[in-house]
Amino acid sequence: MTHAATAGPASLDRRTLSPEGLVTAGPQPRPIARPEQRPEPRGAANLRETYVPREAYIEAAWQRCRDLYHLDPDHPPPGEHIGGAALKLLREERGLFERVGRVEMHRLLGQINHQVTQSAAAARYVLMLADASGAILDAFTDNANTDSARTANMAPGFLWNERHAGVNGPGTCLHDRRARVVHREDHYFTRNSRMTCSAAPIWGANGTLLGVLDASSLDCDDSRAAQVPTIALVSMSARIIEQMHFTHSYRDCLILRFHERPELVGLPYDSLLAIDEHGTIRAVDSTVPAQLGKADHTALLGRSVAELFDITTDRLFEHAEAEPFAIWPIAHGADRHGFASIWPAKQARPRARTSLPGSTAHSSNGKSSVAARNIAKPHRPAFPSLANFAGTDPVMADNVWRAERVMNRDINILLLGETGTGKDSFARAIHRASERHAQPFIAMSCAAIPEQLIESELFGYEAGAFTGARTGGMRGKALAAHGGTLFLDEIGDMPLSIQARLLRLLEEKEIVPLGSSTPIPVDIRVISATHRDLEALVASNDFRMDLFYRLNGVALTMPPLRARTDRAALIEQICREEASSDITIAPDAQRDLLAHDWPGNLRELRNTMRTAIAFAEGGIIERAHLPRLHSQAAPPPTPPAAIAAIPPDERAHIVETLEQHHWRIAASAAALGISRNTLYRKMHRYGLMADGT
Ligand SMILES: Nc1ncnc2c1ncn2[C@@H]1O[C@H](COP(=O)(O)OP(=O)(O)OP(=O)(O)O)[C@@H](O)[C@H]1O
Repeated sequence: MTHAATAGPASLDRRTLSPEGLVTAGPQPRPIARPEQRPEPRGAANLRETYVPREAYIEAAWQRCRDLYHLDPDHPPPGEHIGGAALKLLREERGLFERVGRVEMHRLLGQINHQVTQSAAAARYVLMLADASGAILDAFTDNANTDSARTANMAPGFLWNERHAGVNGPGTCLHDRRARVVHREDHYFTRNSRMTCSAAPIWGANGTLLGVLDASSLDCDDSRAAQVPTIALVSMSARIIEQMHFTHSYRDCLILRFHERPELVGLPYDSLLAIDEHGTIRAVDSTVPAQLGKADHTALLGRSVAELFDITTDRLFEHAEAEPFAIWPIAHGADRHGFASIWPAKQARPRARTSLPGSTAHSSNGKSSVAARNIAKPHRPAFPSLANFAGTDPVMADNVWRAERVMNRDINILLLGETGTGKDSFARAIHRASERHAQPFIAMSCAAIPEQLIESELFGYEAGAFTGARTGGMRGKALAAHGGTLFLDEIGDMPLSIQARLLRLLEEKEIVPLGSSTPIPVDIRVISATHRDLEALVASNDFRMDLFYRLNGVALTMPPLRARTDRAALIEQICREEASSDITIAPDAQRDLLAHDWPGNLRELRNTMRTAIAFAEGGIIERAHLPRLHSQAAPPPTPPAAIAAIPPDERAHIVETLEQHHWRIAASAAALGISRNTLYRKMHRYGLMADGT
């Protein structure tokens, strides 16, 4: 691995940026020269090699549309739709691709919208995921833009290849197999000449082109150069989809990840190989051939990993068993040094829930779970599986997979997600599944406790430490969690004044109770959770960056209920849990349940089902038993990382509810339809805490 052969976050060397077009390496042969043959500074060769003048690829695309497809710029044919049945089939076939793509698209739309609101000429973007033929599998935009997107044929089933849609982002990107910006008049059809598209190809394992990810604005006044941040975001998301698709597809193999720089192993910049139980390479991702100086994947498949790297197969398996995820040096050939880590094969799971349909691993590599069991057989304790908790949603399955791999290591877990997405429940499930399950799980909500008390609650105090302290002192939560897990909920509300002490606890594994000078060693795992945007809090100096990095050993984002693909199964499960006898959901009620936005997520779903079951007669939940779902338009989703705007009369409403329930927090929160933590937060905000904080 030579220097220029690898990528870093700043330069994204594999995807060289220019307003004229961003070029991804893909599986095209880009042999790596040895240093002595390549004297140019890092990046120079890449730039020369990949710089394509705008006119060249747009001109070439125009020529194809004119001479090959005989299209007339002013008389576009009607949009070509593949038909509902064909779309259904296509989505089933491309199941995994579409599901991982959808997850990433939700994230990307948020990012792009955020970026756009900062720009002078705010434009609405539509995100499209298409397969390799240009058929749209998914299209997302904000509600206000849905109709215009639909009118422009930016909807599932429409074909956006050049043959049907002329020169355009997804079509030209698929033809060129490179990331492309197609800006305004670059488009072939006159009707698209105010549109701008930024599209990046998505590569599957072993040189397969899975499809394309595109962000388009229908009405763009910005310059072509202004599209650079958008194409960078799209390309990064395309790479994230590639990696998710690869690790899901080869879940039964070991995944070897490598990069020249240790800090980039495990991030979207590294390269991935899938290795079976014999140490044979079964699959490589699009970046690997270039990294290893090969023309393409065929020179690598079926070879032993020991032939390519300075590591024996036995040693590799030792790494997988003894220190998965650890990063260690590795060399390929005499002068290519880098770093690698092994992600173990996923366990064969007892239920179909985590075997994602559409995964190519089981059908294409012909190996699957036998190999996985052999690889993954080492000493795992028979603790309850987290998978029981996860459901079949791919993001949740991925969260479980990651959590399982770090829960017994000295790595802190940070759970992110909107209110009610199950962060608290997931933290408890991780503890129950971990080696610490017989030790205490101690939870503390940083939002629920007045600032002055957090310190003593967490660290405890000596007898007589301050006025009002209990005689005999108090053991803090950190010490109470000794040997087990400390769950810090609403960590974003942790006062700055206490963050340094918490950092010390995490770094030195000891606490000094208030009023004492003697440190006490503690052995705890910390899981923290927040619905807030911690990075934004760091940026505004409300949260210490060093603490953020300490807590964020691995961050798992709990998907909102509206984005979960297993909503129907969750509805059934919660219904079963809440009902004392058999219960059925009528089809129109089921439709309402599936269509609802669920701003309160799982909590709201559980409350809704509980109420509906109470109303349901004859064991059938009818539409009329779900009045809140269809009598009012679904409220807009809560922004994931911020507290939603608070209506001006909310304080009065909260006070009134608290009064009605004699200031009992649980009852008031239930009446308001929010969590206790959320209620505490709001009480803080409105100055309603008992001590006036
Ligand atoms: N996997 C699950 N299946 C079914 N119900 C769940 C699941 N996870 C959580 N819930 C339910 O959802 C509700 C909210 O869960 P939880 O308190 O864990 O969410 P949270 O994200 O911590 O919320 P907050 O941020 O408001 O504190 C709980 O009543 C719990 O029963």
